[in-house]
Amino acid sequence: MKDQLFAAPIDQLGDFCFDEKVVEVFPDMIQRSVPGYSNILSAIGMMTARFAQPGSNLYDLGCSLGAATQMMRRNVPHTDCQIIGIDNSAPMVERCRQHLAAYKSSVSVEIRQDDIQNVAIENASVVVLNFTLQFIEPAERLTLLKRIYNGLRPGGILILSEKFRFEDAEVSDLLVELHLDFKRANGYSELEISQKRTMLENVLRADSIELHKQRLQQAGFEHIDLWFQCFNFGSIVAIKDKEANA
Ligand SMILES: C[S@@+](CC[C@H](N)C(=O)[O-])C[C@H]1O[C@@H](n2cnc3c(N)ncnc32)[C@H](O)[C@@H]1O
Ligand SMILES: O=C(O)C(=O)C[C@]1(C(=O)O)C=C[C@@H](O)C=C1
Repeated sequence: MKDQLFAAPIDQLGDFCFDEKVVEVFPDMIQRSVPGYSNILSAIGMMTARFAQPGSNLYDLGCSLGAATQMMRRNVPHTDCQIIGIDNSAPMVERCRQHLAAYKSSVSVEIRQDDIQNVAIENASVVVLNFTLQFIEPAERLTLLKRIYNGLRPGGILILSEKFRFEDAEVSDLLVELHLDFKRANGYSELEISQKRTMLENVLRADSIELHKQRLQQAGFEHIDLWFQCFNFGSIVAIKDKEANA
């Protein structure tokens, strides 16, 4: 269904949240709002094929409707892996389970409704945070990344996709404007763009690429770099060294 949630004037612009209305239009919303979204999903599949270890867990943290979960399920080369998708939005989880049940697979998938800050991460070889960390309280982000690092097997990977902030005002203005052009080209009106922007202000707090890299290093990751960027959106890989203590 087409995202028209912000098309009419809204009296009181509250905070954006992942409620039933958003769930209904989410695939269209994210595709038309995030430049490079499909490329990132394809690459999550490719990286799963390379990094999934036999008998390990694969996590999709903030799985929404399971787009990344499905890519992982399609590409995981070992049937004894367990895929775990977690989201704290009840309507997302309900719809996600329906979507996944529509396809048969020999790999087991479990979708849990929980806060990703509370769930145990263990025996993992692939962890995905696809546009989710940006919604976590900034002061809590390092703790979560440390738990991910500790839950990964040596040689395991975290794929972290985010909206980024840029320190240089000139560059920031350019990349934000290009993102707005992308939304306009995808049919969003100025009103839709500005109302959603206001509603996201207190909820989505973007960090710079530099801050993300520093934080991942602090969390313990030995190998870190940006592998994709389109305007102010992108994705980082963080790998636990093969020789790291398990
Ligand atoms: C932008 S969406 C993620 C998109 C999805 N990963 C994909 O690839 O299509 C962010 C998701 O994170 C979830 N989320 C935000 N904070 C969370 C938390 N603390 N625990 C679990 N899920 C959370 C939201 O409910 C939402 O579904
Ligand atoms: O629309 C925007 O400007 C966004 O920031 C896109 C964004 C995201 O990055 O998560 C925000 C909320 C929706 O979940 C879909 C996409």
